[in-house]
Amino acid sequence: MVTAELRSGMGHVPVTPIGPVGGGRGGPVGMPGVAPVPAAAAVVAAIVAGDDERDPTDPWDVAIARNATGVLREANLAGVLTAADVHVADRLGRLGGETDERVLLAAALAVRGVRLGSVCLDLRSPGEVAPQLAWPAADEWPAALRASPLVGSGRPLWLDGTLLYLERYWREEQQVAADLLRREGAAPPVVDAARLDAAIDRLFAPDVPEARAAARSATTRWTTVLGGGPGTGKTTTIGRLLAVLADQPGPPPRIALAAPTGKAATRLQEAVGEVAATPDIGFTDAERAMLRALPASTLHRLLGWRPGSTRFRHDRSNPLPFDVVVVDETSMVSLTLTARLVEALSPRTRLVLVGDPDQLASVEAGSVLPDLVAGLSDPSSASGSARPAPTAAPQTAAPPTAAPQTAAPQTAAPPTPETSQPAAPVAAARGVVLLTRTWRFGGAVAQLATAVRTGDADSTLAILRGGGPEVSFLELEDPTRRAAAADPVLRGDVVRAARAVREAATAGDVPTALERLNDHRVLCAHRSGPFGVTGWSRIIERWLATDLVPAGSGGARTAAGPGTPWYPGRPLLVTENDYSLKLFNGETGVVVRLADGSLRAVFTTGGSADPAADHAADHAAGPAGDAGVAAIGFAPSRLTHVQTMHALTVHRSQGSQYQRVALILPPPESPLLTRELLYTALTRTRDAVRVIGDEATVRAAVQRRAQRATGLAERLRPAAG
Ligand SMILES: Nc1ncnc2c1ncn2[C@@H]1O[C@H](COP(=O)(O)OP(=O)(O)OP(=O)(O)O)[C@@H](O)[C@H]1O
Repeated sequence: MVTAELRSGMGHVPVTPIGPVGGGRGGPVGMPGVAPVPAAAAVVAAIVAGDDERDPTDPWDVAIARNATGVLREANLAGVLTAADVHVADRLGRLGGETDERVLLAAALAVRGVRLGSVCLDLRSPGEVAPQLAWPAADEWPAALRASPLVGSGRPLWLDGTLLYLERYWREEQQVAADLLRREGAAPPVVDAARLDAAIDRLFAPDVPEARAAARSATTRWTTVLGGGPGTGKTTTIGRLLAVLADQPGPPPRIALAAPTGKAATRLQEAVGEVAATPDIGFTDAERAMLRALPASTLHRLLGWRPGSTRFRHDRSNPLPFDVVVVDETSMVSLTLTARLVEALSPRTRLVLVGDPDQLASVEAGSVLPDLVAGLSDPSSASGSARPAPTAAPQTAAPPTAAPQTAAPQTAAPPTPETSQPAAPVAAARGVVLLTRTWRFGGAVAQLATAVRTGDADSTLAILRGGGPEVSFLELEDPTRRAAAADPVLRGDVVRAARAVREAATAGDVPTALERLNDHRVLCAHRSGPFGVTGWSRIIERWLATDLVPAGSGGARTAAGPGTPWYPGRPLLVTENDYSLKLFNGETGVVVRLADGSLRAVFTTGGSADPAADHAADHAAGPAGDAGVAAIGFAPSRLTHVQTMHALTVHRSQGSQYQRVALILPPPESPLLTRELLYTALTRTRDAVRVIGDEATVRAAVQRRAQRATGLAERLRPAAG
């Protein structure tokens, strides 16, 4: 009963990690009195939090929990807890007969934690979010919780040492760890070792020991984690390791490629197709054909999403019919989706999880990829991991390397030698392999990303200020970044890219319109506010209305679009899942005019493991690329949850890459500003990035880690197994 209430309550709790931490809304708050919140500071904090309409001094403010008392009220007024957090705790207390304020506070903080991406609340460090509050003493809090009717088996809360979980998340974390440890403990796959060695030698040069280790691990283990930054060869390694696997005796393996978003799935399919076409890799013709033919789908499609259900068609009793499942962009996969994935694997299905552990974590709760890297890496192991890997989050930083083509190691380990000498054989202890060498980026962007990732603010600023075609820094002290609206470089980039999209869309050239959509992207940390997506969308609309007037368009307003919602070249963002159309939140597309004069909103599909599932769209657009990735088109009237996309949040840009990126940094006090956010934004670019901000913001971003409380890494450590 109580659990059901909790679940239904949780259903209304937003999970987008936006919200003040650190008591951002007001001055010091002490018990028992509450200091008044200075209005101006509160409004600035509210703007920073991404919601400029909210004023905590307003008696009707929905953010204020009217019925809250005591420490819950103080935490609410301090901006630590939302009204929803307090409401869930209050409800639980009533249903479970609990009145102890310490327990209710812990429950509300656990709800808050999930809202901000944590899986649990670490009772040892609650004061980090608001040191000014009088937190319960660390030694008495767990005891109070253990004695509570809300905590324990079959109850809404679960206490594990000093980690307090909402029961559902504890169950999921426990299940993921148990499934992975069970797979690790099972008899390994039967492998023809001689063929394995020969295939690795045929497909991998001797100077890529980590990639060779990944192929060996993917063949000889049930679970492999392949991590690395952009351009470190993850996709190339996927293509090669699949060929190594397929070279083993027996029938060809049934392979599934998947990613958390449609966009990422599309990119994966295209990239594997490109790997198949790379002439200097020693693939056989059959291997090239196999790789080219592999479809990629979203994880939801792979698992068999069912309308109105939180369960998938494939689960423990109906496992996925594949021999290998490869998941790309795993950093975006939440704990809940990981739980659904691993339970849907048969014990005889190999799993390869690929991604960049330094990127922003999933929007929903969990930090699964970094947790797997931390928990499954065993630096003390005799065989050693591919590189000594982090032992705890946050990961240990090392200074960036001076070698322009080489990313610094992600740990304090010595840099991988940048030579073509055969390196010492690398064994992937417990299946974790981290790729370190950067192949794609020439120089400044890779150096910048490395400096950020390793927490080196001085180097970050030096590279930003260094000039050159790849990296530029528009330094604006004004925290609203309004002066950027007069930046001719940014305006030129935006208008040029929009023009290319518009021309292709007007000519009915669907593949080109979709491709040009990725020429340039303005990225913001926040959704709303002057330095957020909404503010920048308005600025860009004005630019386009003035600068983008094709001959015979009938006027600037029509050409730019605000006057007519549907016009060729209008960039689109899907804002809610539409299951009937199989269009999902975050997917991007563009309006095109087809040869018959009709308008279509086109999107690249995330493919489907089940071709029959792709029934809803008119496949009006045909293939969009060499890899055969399809574009789907809809009559505009069928779309209900789309908006014009002139700018995107960094969170939404995950899994995508653009030729050029402009990043509008928020002020330094923004709670969204973290090293992971900056790193993720910078690594969205292929060619060049323009950063708009100031020194204080860059320093704040580089130094602040996005911390998520989870217990998964601990559960996977050898002692835990
Ligand atoms: N061992 C290698 N030798 C030479 N070139 C390589 C090697 N591995 C990768 N590359 C090249 O480096 C580039 C980036 O590789 P790849 O796309 O596989 O990286 P990635 O880690 O998947 O990048 P992203 O995460 O950005 O998609 C490609 O052009 C690829 O051909």
